Amino acid sequence: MNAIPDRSPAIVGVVSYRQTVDSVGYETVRIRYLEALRSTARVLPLVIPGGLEEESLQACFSVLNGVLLTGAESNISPSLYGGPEACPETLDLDRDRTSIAAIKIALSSGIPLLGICRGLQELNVALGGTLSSDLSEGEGRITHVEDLTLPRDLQYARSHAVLAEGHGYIAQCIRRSQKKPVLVNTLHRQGIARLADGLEVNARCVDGVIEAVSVKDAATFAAAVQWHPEWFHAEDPLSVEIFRAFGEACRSHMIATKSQP
Ligand SMILES: N[C@@H](CCC(=O)NCCCC(=O)O)C(=O)O
Repeated sequence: MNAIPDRSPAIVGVVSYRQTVDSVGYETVRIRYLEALRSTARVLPLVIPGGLEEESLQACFSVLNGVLLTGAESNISPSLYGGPEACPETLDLDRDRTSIAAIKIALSSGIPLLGICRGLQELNVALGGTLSSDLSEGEGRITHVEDLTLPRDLQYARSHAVLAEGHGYIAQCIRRSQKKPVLVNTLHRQGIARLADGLEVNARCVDGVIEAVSVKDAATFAAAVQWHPEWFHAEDPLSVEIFRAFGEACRSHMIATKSQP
């Protein structure tokens, strides 16, 4: 048996996304996600660049105890779920490829997974679900997109209620946070249209939009939210619950795998 140093942190892979600034390409992760992992989940983030080939991604997974799929402004390619064609500038095919492969590896090997915003949409698509390319087209919908004319902290301000549903990981976090109503922020145009068979709803917006899901019968924490808990990861009770529960699952995975003969 290998000895585990007491203080060795669980390692969480964070899939980055493509950005072009002044004609130069970058693979980006917003610092807020990394801070939420380090200080609230108490794990060590390791950035995984989009576009990795399968073999390299598998090599990353040999050291990972969890995966975080962040939000990103780009949209998932509709070709992955049979949606209408989209303008190529709105897509990030490398991120799609890496995230979807990472989800499949994580779920098949019992590695904890947390998806946020685009990450929730990726989880649904990876398991065979579909997306609405513009939620505002649905009847009775409230606004889910951010107002880009506002300062950034107001764009991320809490704006609508969510209602817990079922018994999945995020539904449990919502009930433990004991806040009523539970208000979340909202910065997305797209969302789940047809839920993948392998997922269950954990929370909905008052207008019916699916706001949180978890993987049915998963061996460990495998869940996603459409809102942005990383923005208030240190002080909002629900955000703290989500990142702590994810961090605990990653540490349990590390202990279980390191103590294997
Ligand atoms: N393009 C998709 C996904 C939106 C999303 O993930 N936004 C996050 C913005 C950046 C961040 O805070 O991480 C949609 O419009 O639904």
